[in-house]
Amino acid sequence: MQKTKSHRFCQSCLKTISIRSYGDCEGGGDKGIKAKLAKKIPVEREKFLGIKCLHGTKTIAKISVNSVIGGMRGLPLLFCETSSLDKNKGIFYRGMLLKDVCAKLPRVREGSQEGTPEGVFFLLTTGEMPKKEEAEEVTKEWVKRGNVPRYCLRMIDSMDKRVHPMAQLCAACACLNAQSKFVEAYNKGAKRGVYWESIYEDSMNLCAMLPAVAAAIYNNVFKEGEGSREINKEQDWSGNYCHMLGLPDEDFIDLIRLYMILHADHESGNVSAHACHLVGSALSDPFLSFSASMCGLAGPLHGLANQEVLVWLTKLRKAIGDEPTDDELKKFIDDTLQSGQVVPGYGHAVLRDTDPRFVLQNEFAMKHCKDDAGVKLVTRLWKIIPDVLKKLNKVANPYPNVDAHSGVLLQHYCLKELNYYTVLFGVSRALGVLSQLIWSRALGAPIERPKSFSSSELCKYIKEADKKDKKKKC
Ligand SMILES: CC(=O)SCCNC(=O)CCNC(=O)[C@H](O)C(C)(C)COP(=O)(O)OP(=O)(O)OC[C@H]1O[C@@H](n2cnc3c(N)ncnc32)[C@H](O)[C@@H]1OP(=O)(O)O
Ligand SMILES: O=C([O-])CC(=O)C(=O)O
Repeated sequence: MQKTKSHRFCQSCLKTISIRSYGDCEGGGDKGIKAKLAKKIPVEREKFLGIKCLHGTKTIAKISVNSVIGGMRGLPLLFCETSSLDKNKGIFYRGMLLKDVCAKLPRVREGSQEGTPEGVFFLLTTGEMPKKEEAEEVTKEWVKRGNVPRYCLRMIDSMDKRVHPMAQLCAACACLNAQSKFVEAYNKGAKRGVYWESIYEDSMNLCAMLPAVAAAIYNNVFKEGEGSREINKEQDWSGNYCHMLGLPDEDFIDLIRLYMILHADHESGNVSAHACHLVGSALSDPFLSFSASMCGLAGPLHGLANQEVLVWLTKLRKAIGDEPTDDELKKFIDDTLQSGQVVPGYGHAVLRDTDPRFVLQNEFAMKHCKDDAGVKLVTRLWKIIPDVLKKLNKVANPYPNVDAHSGVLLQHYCLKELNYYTVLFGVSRALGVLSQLIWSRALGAPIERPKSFSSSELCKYIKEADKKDKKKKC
């Protein structure tokens, strides 16, 4: 492989490309994804190395002082194969608008109006929309791999109920690393070129086990430890999760399918995805990397905002009732802002319009429960809050994000416990961040380690820049 049509590689890249990358893709019943990955990875790896080798020193953006002290917002710094966010159109999974993903995913379950999250995992990892049998194959594989080891369940059972469900999820996922195939392979001296294979195995196992882990947390904290932990092979991933939560209503299962599809991936710069990538870049296994991701998702400016929205709506309804006037709503919003709080569920670091994930949830609500008081309120607020936020003259995006809607739908179907909501988000987010992790190892992404500096060092950079500007003007 001395050269391709467009690339001529240096010796070091050639050596990396030539490392064996086809794994043992037979057996295990999951030929679909793994075999596809084994074919795609060498091609993508060659492309990736070609970019690095031939264009690595080219500049694509300038770094401003604001970027350094402002959370790097807007800086094109990260790589992400699985999805890409357009500030107006929202998220694209593998180049496909989310709305189209929802429409095109195969309907696997009889009577279901939604595709399956298993299908989304296939799409995100392989880059191809699955055929019905391919999506079904992932479901079967996850049913097979879904039983949680006893030691992990014992640890969950030992948790004090006061430990937030998200903290429990982080702990449970971290302790699953005793199962890691990647750790085993690494300790046996596996070569970098094959890391992705065991990362893939761990990711499949973790996805498969998450419903039982998440349901055990729910049942322990809210249902005195009742509820099943058995995976039923007649159910899909979402069906099993809902049955274990004790909420087997078919419409609710469809809502959860949709929820899991919508929350799965949002490119790689958001806190949960970036945390997973960062920790994974040190070659921590997928269980630890995902646990770190969940620690990030648990923050109120990120995933926990869906809990915050419900807290806020509950206060609102208590203060001004279920059918307040527009003026009462505006005053309540103003009071929130006056007290120094943000309006949860509104605004976004990248999006500049209503989040399509909000719209898709609202469409589900209009089909299934348009008369629900919470749904009506959220739909009305969508028309009122943006104008109030615009008046602040500082909010970059005054429109609702994904978190503004999910809670009222969950309430409608009797999943009432607000501080559990981010766990649902986390189960879904696994699909995206673990797909990303497989690709990070497949492409040999290096350890992440940006340079940092103190404020006095930053001032030196600023002086240098000022000097250069003066010279230019002269
Ligand atoms: C799945 C997700 O993670 S989606 C996001 C979930 N989070 C929320 O819904 C929490 C509410 N929203 C927010 O706090 C913010 O909009 C964020 C964190 C999502 C984005 O933050 P940023 O990129 O800094 O937003 P932006 O550039 O618009 O911030 C500018 C100012 O507007 C304020 N602002 C932004 N959104 C809001 C809001 N919803 N309510 C009130 N003020 C807001 C910011 O606090 C900031 O104020 P400051 O200059 O006094 O510090
Ligand atoms: O993209 C972001 O920063 C936050 C978000 O909406 C997500 O992670 O789903």
